[in-house]
Amino acid sequence: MARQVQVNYQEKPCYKIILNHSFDGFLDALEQEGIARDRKICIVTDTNVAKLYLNEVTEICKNAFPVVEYFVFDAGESSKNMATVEKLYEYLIKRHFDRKDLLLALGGGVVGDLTGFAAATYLRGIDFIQMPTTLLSQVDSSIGGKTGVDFLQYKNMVGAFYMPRMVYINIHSLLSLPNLQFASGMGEIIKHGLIRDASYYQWLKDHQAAIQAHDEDILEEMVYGSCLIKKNVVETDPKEQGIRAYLNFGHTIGHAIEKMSDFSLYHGQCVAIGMHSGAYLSFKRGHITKDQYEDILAMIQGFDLPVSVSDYDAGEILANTKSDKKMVGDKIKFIVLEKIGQAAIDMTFSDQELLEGIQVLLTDE
Ligand SMILES: NC(=O)c1ccc[n+]([C@@H]2O[C@H](COP(=O)([O-])OP(=O)(O)OC[C@H]3O[C@@H](n4cnc5c(N)ncnc54)[C@H](O)[C@@H]3O)[C@@H](O)[C@H]2O)c1
Ligand SMILES: O=C(O)C(=O)C[C@@H](O)[C@H](O)[C@H](O)COP(=O)(O)O
Ligand SMILES: [Zn+2]
Repeated sequence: MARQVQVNYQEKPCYKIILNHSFDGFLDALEQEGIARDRKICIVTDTNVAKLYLNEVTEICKNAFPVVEYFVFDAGESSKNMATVEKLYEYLIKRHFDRKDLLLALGGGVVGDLTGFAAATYLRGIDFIQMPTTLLSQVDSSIGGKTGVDFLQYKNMVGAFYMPRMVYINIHSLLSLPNLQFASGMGEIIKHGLIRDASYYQWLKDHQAAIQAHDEDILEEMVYGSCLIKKNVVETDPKEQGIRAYLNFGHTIGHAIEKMSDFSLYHGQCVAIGMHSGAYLSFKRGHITKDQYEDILAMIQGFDLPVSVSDYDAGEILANTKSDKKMVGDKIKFIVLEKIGQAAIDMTFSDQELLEGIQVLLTDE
């Protein structure tokens, strides 16, 4: 096995992130972690991932578990809702899954968030394992136990903090990702550098060509680096009472745009657009220089991510931002950069300032 990262929860060892280059080491990883196999397992995945990896993972599981079931739902953010969760509950009930059985989330952040939420709530909680297959899910969504679904078009409105038993990463699965999905993951990765680790941010810059050529060793190095940053943040503040909110850099406005695009823009793309506003407002507040602001824009664009939107109204973006769940009274909990590698929470932005931060995103095309 290539690398492992221990993640603590409330100061106690909780689960490991195991990095590998195939699905083959999964059974050894179960053994190593003492995860019982004398129980039913249900692989939860989406239609795209099912075509690519469901057979292989099912065959591996059949070598260990007495019963292997699978539940497949339509790929995409529009499935991340209670209707899909209800279908999964029904599927599990019909197959007599009980509290000692296990769910395996095989897929991207949508599969992981939804399966984790179902695991947290089915029979008041059953075990689940994250097997993330997108770049975004390997570095961000599978770690830290934020599970949930969208509700009435509000992002992640219903959910639970619920920890997986293990995160098993197959770096090789990144090679089948469409380019735009790879870029989407880079949005969260650039975020990790910006909010927490300037040297990691610099490393990304220095290795851009190898990352974009999908060199597997470099991808492993990058995923490992991002996992360490996310682990550090969620261990320090597991339930977002303080610094975990830094992980929301770019998300305050990003979530509004994601919703307004009717999910035609991917999560990481919207985070990239939101980070543009965040970087601009950090510059306007005098935290970072104009050169640094422009450097961040170039970095985002260099990894094939957007920094602007067309056909949107600034007032509407602000209204949607303010209807997100991260409001404290009438103030937005906005994340700024104090410098590259250090974020801060700022609740002093006026609507006028926020509108200025949104205006820089709008193009006429
Ligand atoms: N819980 C958290 O902490 C957290 C963090 C970040 C994002 N999120 C959530 O994660 C979601 C986004 O996750 P995502 O970007 O992984 O999206 P996703 O799960 O929709 O996956 C993106 C697309 O890639 C396909 N896919 C997955 N793996 C593939 C592979 N190896 N090869 C080819 N295609 C593959 C999927 O079928 C899907 O079409 C959003 O809902 C976001 O809100 C949650
Ligand atoms: O783990 C976290 O905490 C994050 O905020 C990570 C984000 O990248 C992620 O998009 C998360 O789902 C956002 O959560 P939300 O509670 O702000 O909706
Ligand atoms: Zn995110």
